[in-house]
Amino acid sequence: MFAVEVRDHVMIAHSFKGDLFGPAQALHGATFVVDAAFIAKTMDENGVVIDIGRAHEALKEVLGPLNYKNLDEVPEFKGKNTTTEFLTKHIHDYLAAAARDNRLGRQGSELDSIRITISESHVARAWYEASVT
Ligand SMILES: Nc1nc2c(c(=O)[nH]1)N=C([C@H](O)[C@H](O)COP(=O)(O)OP(=O)(O)OP(=O)(O)O)CN2
Repeated sequence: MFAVEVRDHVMIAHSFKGDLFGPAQALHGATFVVDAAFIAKTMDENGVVIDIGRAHEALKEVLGPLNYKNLDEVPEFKGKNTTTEFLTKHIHDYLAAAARDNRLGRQGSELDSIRITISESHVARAWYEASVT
């Protein structure tokens, strides 16, 4: 498999419901480093998996509406714990839809999968990988 990975970051605040989360039940902030890997069995006729510029733009598009937000107040996330895992899937679903709509400079059907990795601190990260279709 070939892969191209682009990176951005997002600054958010949120709180969690559930005793599991201990002190993180209170409102707290985080800066998440987000890596989006576009994975394909083949390169295209230009010798690329995907155009890095378009991939980076798409990542910025999905992170933009979350930046500097309290995720507890984002209507789409109402009633959800916006954990690192949850956010990996949110970002994946947006980028997979963009790929299916051929907005990333390559037919979505030519990509195998997209993997989103979020590093939530220097000690922990989570990822979600799934096909584009
Ligand atoms: N599986 C997950 N576990 C936790 C997440 C998460 O997104 N996925 N998030 C948090 C908190 O948001 C925060 O990142 C860490 O909070 P904290 O209470 O400091 O977390 P720890 O469990 O790592 O550490 P302790 O200090 O030992 O409680 C928490 N968990």
